[in-house]
Amino acid sequence: MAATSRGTSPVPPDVRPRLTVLSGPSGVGKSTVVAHMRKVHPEVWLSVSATTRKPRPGERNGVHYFFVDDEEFDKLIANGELLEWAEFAGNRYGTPRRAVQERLEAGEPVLLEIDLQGARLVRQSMADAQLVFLAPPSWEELVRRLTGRGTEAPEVIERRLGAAKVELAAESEFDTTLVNTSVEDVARELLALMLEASGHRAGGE
Ligand SMILES: Nc1ncnc2c1ncn2[C@@H]1O[C@H](COP(=O)(O)OP(=O)(O)OP(=O)(O)O)[C@@H](O)[C@H]1O
Ligand SMILES: Nc1nc2c(ncn2[C@@H]2O[C@H](COP(=O)(O)O)[C@@H](O)[C@H]2O)c(=O)[nH]1
Repeated sequence: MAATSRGTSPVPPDVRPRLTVLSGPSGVGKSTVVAHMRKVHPEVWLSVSATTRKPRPGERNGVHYFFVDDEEFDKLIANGELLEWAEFAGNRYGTPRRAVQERLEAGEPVLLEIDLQGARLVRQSMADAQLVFLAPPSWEELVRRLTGRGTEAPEVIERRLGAAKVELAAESEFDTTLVNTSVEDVARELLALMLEASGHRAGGE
């Protein structure tokens, strides 16, 4: 699997980078926050997951996800190619191991945007990972965002909201919570956390 973005790390090579996990309920705005952060700081590397989910309109293979079928996903698991994987709302998602290892070995910070189950697995295998929870301003706003996105059928939305209740109840397992009221503010705070975890102060935008 090819890495899809390269760039200059904001962290000097003498500093040991840490892996940061961003989790939170479906529809809270994880992808929106990460996209904004990478627009401002294109050098921040985000792992591209493999998934058995079908692409949404506008999603591109190798950019948003590696879209694979069940058989290919089984092979990724069997060959030990996934750092972690989980089933979420009827589909499977996993983090390709090699690209993450290469980035960490190259001295670059790594960002994973994954679900609660994946965050727990990462914590088990990488004790120094930094876990960041993205919370909605309210339950009503979460429902509004997930529904308003218009990408899922009503029964899938119900399934994701069911998972959201479990994810919200697990907030205390995370090192830090950011409330997604403003995409710009949260993106800035997330970058600062990533840099602080690597022993550096964040610069301005
Ligand atoms: N701070 C915000 N204020 C208002 N709307 C927002 C905010 N952040 C994100 N949104 C909107 O909420 C919707 C869901 O956002 P997004 O797809 O980024 O969520 P997600 O957490 O990545 O979801 P999933 O886990 O299902 O992939 C989008 O329509 C997005 O534009
Ligand atoms: N455990 C993992 N979860 C992942 C991974 N990639 C994405 N996700 C999470 O899945 C849900 C649903 O995503 P969607 O794109 O279908 O809306 C969301 O919470 C993602 O963060 C992964 O590699 N591992």
